[in-house]
Amino acid sequence: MATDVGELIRVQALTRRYGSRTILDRLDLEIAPGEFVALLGQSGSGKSTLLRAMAGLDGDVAGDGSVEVPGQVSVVFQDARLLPWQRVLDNVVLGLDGAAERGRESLSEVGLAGRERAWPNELSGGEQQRVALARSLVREPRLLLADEPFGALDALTRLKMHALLRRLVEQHRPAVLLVTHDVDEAIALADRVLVLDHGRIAAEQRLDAGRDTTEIRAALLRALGVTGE
Ligand SMILES: Nc1ncnc2c1ncn2[C@@H]1O[C@H](COP(=O)(O)OP(=O)(O)OP(=O)(O)O)[C@@H](O)[C@H]1O
Repeated sequence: MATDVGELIRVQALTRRYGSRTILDRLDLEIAPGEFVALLGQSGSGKSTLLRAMAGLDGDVAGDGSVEVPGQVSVVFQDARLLPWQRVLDNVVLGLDGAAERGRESLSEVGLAGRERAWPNELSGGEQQRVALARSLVREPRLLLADEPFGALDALTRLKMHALLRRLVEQHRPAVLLVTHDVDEAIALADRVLVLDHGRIAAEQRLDAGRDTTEIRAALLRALGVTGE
């Protein structure tokens, strides 16, 4: 696929420190338009730190480097973070003027047509995550950042959400950076899987058609320090 270099999402020499600890160490990362990238890494390796930096949500954390995203960025977290005093539709279109119709369409896309006037606490955890996805996608982001978005869901709901996310991404074509602990989730969803270690991208696997996912899985587990087979 020919890529217009001007449209790349580009992270360059990104460094983030907490006190004397360097969490991200001159990290470089490029994501092509519409590319789905999954990010693995041991607990504490800095995945959320990277995601927050890319979302512009890292406040006054020390560091330098640059993040370029040509366009809108949306973020989904492990918890849906809906406003409990706003109905579902109002949560989706919050801050967008005259977007009620688009909000309804988005809710329908995530399977929640008819629930527009429900309150968040009337929805299950999985349904609340669907609302969070609708809220993100109604803004037509160039980049969707997702930090363990299915981490709190049961296994069956998780699989359903994988199918939904795949469909939504095909329709809306945002680039995606998905942080996950789950190697199989990464392999199931991504075009490319990265492993973060010692503040850098330590390994990379492309899920090209025809590649044996058993080998990819083994390589990713090795990069994560999981051995013993
Ligand atoms: N506000 C903060 N102040 C000090 N240290 C922090 C802060 N936020 C994160 N850290 C530290 O930075 C390191 C990276 O944290 P981060 O949350 O990015 O890791 P992670 O890879 O997302 O971990 P997990 O998979 O467990 O969610 C951790 O050691 C964490 O303790």
